[in-house]
Amino acid sequence: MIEFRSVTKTYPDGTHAVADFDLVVPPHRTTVFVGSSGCGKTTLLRMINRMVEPTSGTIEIDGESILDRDAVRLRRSIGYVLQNGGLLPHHRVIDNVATVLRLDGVPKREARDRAMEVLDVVGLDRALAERYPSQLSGGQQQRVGVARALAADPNILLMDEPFGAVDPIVRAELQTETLRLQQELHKTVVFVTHDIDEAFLLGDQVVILEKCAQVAQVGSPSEIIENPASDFVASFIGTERGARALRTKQTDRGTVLVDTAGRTQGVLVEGAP
Ligand SMILES: Nc1ncnc2c1ncn2[C@@H]1O[C@H](COP(=O)(O)OP(=O)(O)OP(=O)(O)O)[C@@H](O)[C@H]1O
Repeated sequence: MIEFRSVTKTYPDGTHAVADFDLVVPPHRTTVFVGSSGCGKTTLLRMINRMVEPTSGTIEIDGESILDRDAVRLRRSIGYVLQNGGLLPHHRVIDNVATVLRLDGVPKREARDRAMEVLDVVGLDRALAERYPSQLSGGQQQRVGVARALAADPNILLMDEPFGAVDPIVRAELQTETLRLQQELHKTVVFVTHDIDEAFLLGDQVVILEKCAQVAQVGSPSEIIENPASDFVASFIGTERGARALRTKQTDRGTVLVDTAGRTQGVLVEGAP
């Protein structure tokens, strides 16, 4: 469990990025921070692994303040996936993945063997292991980024807009892959996005943020869609625009669900579990 208590962050130039933020991030679940550009999502994420230090307040992991932990060790014990993969361009795929293990003192041979296994986990062909990042597609690079973050088998995985730079089809593939991985691995995932659909797809807990990381609403996707806490939330998630409004329509074959533009979105299955 990760717990933020009255956390604030003011950068040295006086920018208030986070004001008085409280949140419990439950273990083995995916929590998504979603909000507009500049609302403080990345700052929140980076405070968890001490890439950014809070100005005040505390962050605890399993009841222990992260300030009592060695910053470098803490950072290495937490997986971190960046938007552009953040891979080392002059290192082969396999060495990019094995780096964290080598830093942890795992012998080279063993680190490479384990890195190969992680490539399997994220669905990357082992044949790509000897390539350099520039010889991979954007989607493959992102998978290597995820593999690298998972290599040391961390309990916590931080993902900062990891699929922001890939095209919509690859993005959908990577989202599905993330759901599959999470069903298998049960990590505590904290995921940042500005895409509400991605947040609802991946999040067990979704945190909608306004400026200075003010929490507009926290809840499961269904709680938020069924009961938006404010006009801001309703507008952000699209209920106001009717983007999530569906109505039923009778056809010869049964009942279908139709969106506001009249497009059929699905078939209503009576009595399904
Ligand atoms: N190192 C820094 N120095 C000064 N201000 C910063 C620094 N990093 C971020 N900020 C500012 O803090 C605020 C929050 O930034 P942050 O990157 O956390 O937001 P974000 O929600 O992740 O944005 P985006 O979606 O655009 O990545 C913004 O106003 C930003 O300009």
